[in-house]
Amino acid sequence: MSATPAVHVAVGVIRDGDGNILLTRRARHAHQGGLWEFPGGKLEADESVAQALRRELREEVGITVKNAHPLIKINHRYPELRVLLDVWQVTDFSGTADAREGQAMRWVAPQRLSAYTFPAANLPIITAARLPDRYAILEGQNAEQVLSNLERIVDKQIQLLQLRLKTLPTAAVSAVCEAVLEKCQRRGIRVLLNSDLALSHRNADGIHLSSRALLACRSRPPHYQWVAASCHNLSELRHAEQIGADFAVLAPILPTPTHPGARTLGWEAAANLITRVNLPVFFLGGLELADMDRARHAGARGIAGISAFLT
Ligand SMILES: Nc1nc2c([nH]c(=O)n2[C@H]2C[C@H](O)[C@@H](COP(=O)(O)OP(=O)(O)OP(=O)(O)O)O2)c(=O)[nH]1
Ligand SMILES: [Mg+2]
Repeated sequence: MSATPAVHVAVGVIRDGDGNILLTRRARHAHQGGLWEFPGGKLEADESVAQALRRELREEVGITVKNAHPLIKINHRYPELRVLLDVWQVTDFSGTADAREGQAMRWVAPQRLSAYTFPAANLPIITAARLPDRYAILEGQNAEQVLSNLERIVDKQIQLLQLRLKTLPTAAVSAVCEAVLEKCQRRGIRVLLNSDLALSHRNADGIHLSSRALLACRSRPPHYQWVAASCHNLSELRHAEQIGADFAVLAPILPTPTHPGARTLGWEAAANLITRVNLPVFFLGGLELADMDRARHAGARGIAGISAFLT
């Protein structure tokens, strides 16, 4: 089989101070012409992704990157071409964005991205751009503890939360769930209910599938705005991708006191697994907020945690 190497492309998800994202429209005659895109372009010989990103964003939209970090990598095969999209999030830049190549250009709110038509490879990029870099898992031994943990999470500006409640007595689950959902709704925090809770999705923003529930799904569970899944290996990650889950949590990365002696993936194996799927993935297990940069450079969208956001 001929293995033409993929075209390596540096792509920028550029955010302004209000969190809006810069889109440009590809020239009509270009590959994927006429579709909206995140600005960027092909790496030149001996260029790093960060260097190519800096050059392309100057050439195409006239900005100078001051701060950027990896967001997601996409391996996509178009009928005529294979691409590796190395997508970085640009969180700070100087200059004013200006369509240097005469292309259409717009700043768009993340929740409005789905109104634009992008190349087929872009769907997971859009999902990644709509996700924060922290995914908190809410647990507790009793109702008071769950609610006080929620207070601490709210203080940390968390915007995405999984209600797991594995350690809560079953009789308390329904009332705690109502209280958490009510509070999160008021704060604009998105809540995904763990599938083991077997609660209706009323008022929740989505479902978080346990790995067992994931493997039992042949297709994406309907009616949920967000579908996430717990994964521990490549076949679970691939299954999550195949059913069209929005994102996955990969665990355990490092040892944790809650699972002594459990087999861990380690940074390197976790980073390798992520390269095999086009899916935003959060790392879970033994990580702290201080590990964020390392997790992003290993390809993760961010960090998930139970205790990581409580201290
Ligand atoms: N920049 C960008 N390219 C994308 C996106 N999605 C997607 O599939 N692609 C594909 C289309 C192209 O095959 C390739 C990017 O090439 P490009 O046309 O931007 O490259 P370039 O800026 O270096 O342009 P040129 O010098 O070849 O004219 O990646 C996206 O969101 N942004
Ligand atoms: Mg380009």
